[in-house]
Amino acid sequence: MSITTATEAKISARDVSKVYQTKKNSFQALERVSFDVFPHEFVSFVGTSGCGKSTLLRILAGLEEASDGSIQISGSEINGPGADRGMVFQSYTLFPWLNVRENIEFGLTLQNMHILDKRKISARFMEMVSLQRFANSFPKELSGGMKQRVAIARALANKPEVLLMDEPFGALDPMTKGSMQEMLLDIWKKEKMTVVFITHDIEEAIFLSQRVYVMDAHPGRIKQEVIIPASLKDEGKGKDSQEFIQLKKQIIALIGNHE
Ligand SMILES: Nc1ncnc2c1ncn2[C@@H]1O[C@H](COP(=O)(O)OP(=O)(O)OP(=O)(O)O)[C@@H](O)[C@H]1O
Repeated sequence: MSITTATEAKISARDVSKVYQTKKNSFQALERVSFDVFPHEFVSFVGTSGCGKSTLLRILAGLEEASDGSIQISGSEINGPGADRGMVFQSYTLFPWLNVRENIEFGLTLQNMHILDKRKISARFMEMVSLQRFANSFPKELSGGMKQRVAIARALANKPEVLLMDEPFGALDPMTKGSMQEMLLDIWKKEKMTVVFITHDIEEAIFLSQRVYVMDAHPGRIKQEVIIPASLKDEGKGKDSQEFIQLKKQIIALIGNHE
């Protein structure tokens, strides 16, 4: 590992392995996974079910410990969850007893932030995810897409340097999913956070990311890094462009036609 790379990268993973111990067996979920994510990058991990994507993200979040290897964020070894990382999961994890504004302000309330400052931040993020009119609504009154918009706003309100997203749009219908992807890209361009995104939707990974890591299963490891050319994001070039379709085919072939 070059020292220069480790200090420049926002996230630097080296030879990360994870073995789950069950009563009778041990199961190797990740084997010597190494990668870097640079500041303000949008990087996705794709692969078949069970290749260890969620395990990797949970390790990055500090919710799970690696069995071996090292993961540094901004040059410091991960030691549990931290305010430098925000998370958005597939399942809606809003607090049902709090309204939209209170959900978004949750982390700020824990920091004892002054109410006027909290209101300013929540107003900004509610606007960013177009939920101003729903400030006083409760999660049960919202659609799936709206709940995920609250979850994204809540994660961003804490100003994390790294946003970790585990299939955040996996449960949404295709139309909602498409508009959420556009919204996330707009936010990413404005906020410039580093994003690590897990999905098994290859189209989604290509559309959103600058780089895609294709994973292999049993044990989970990185098979190949695919760089998404910036030209693919040019105005007017969508998911139907030849370039996009070619890349999609390339990634499907790498995964091994399991998708
Ligand atoms: N707590 C655990 N104990 C034992 N095995 C586990 C545990 N968590 C995950 N695994 C196993 O580790 C492997 C990787 O799981 P993981 O959830 O990370 O995969 P994934 O790529 O995110 O899958 P999916 O796309 O289906 O969510 C799977 O085979 C799973 O059964």
